[in-house]
Amino acid sequence: MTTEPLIEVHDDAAALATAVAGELLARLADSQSAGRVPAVVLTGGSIADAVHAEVARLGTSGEVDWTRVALWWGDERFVAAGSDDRNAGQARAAFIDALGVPTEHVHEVASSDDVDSAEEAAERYAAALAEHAPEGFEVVMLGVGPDGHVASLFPGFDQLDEQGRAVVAVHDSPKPPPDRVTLTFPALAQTRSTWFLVSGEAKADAVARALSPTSTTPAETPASVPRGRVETTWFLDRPAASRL
Ligand SMILES: O=C(O)[C@H](O)[C@@H](O)[C@H](O)[C@H](O)COP(=O)(O)O
Repeated sequence: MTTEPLIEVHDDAAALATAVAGELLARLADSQSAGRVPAVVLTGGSIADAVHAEVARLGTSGEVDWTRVALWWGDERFVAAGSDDRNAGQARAAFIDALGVPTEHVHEVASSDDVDSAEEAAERYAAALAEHAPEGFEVVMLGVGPDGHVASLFPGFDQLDEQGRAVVAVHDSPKPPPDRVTLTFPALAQTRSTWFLVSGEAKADAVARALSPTSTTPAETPASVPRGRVETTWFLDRPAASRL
């Protein structure tokens, strides 16, 4: 089942972040009530930062049992473990450590301190996914670049065509840093919900293209591809929605 995308427009990035954090907490609580340990795929970037700060602020209410949540990343920058560029470091500092998600449920991509290449990090991550998330995810969150990229799936790159592997390496990324590890489209599709988080006028064209898939191609606008099995929602602020 691939449902049509829903669109939720908020006044600004702050309102968007509060709304997404609130919906995430409600979803995690519902999933736990149904007996699941929800697996969430986090994204990197500035809007993710704002969402994480709101998760930290709202997440102490007791609604969610943080010992029964699993965290993954849609992509990671292949850099040293302590680098400020790490998406995992960003999320740890923002909310993971404060809310007490157990280390064994925080599935970070290996850093350049752990393995020799982004390829090796990708293989390890694929093995971890197969072992710990065989049923897929509750929610996949994705930021979108002005060029229409999601995770580290960039326009025109070969990784867009990957059908077999769940995780691959990326080199020469147009967004720095150049070496990255990303989930592929088939892996991103293993989710109940896909939530796009997009803020700012610079993304307005990419959003308009992605939401009009007959006028673009996956190679031009990777963000036009991901869909949740049950739900796909675009959380936008007004500037990002301005060309819809
Ligand atoms: O690691 C990364 O760089 C990302 O995961 C990337 O896909 C990001 O989510 C978008 O580029 C949006 O980032 P902004 O919100 O900063 O524009």
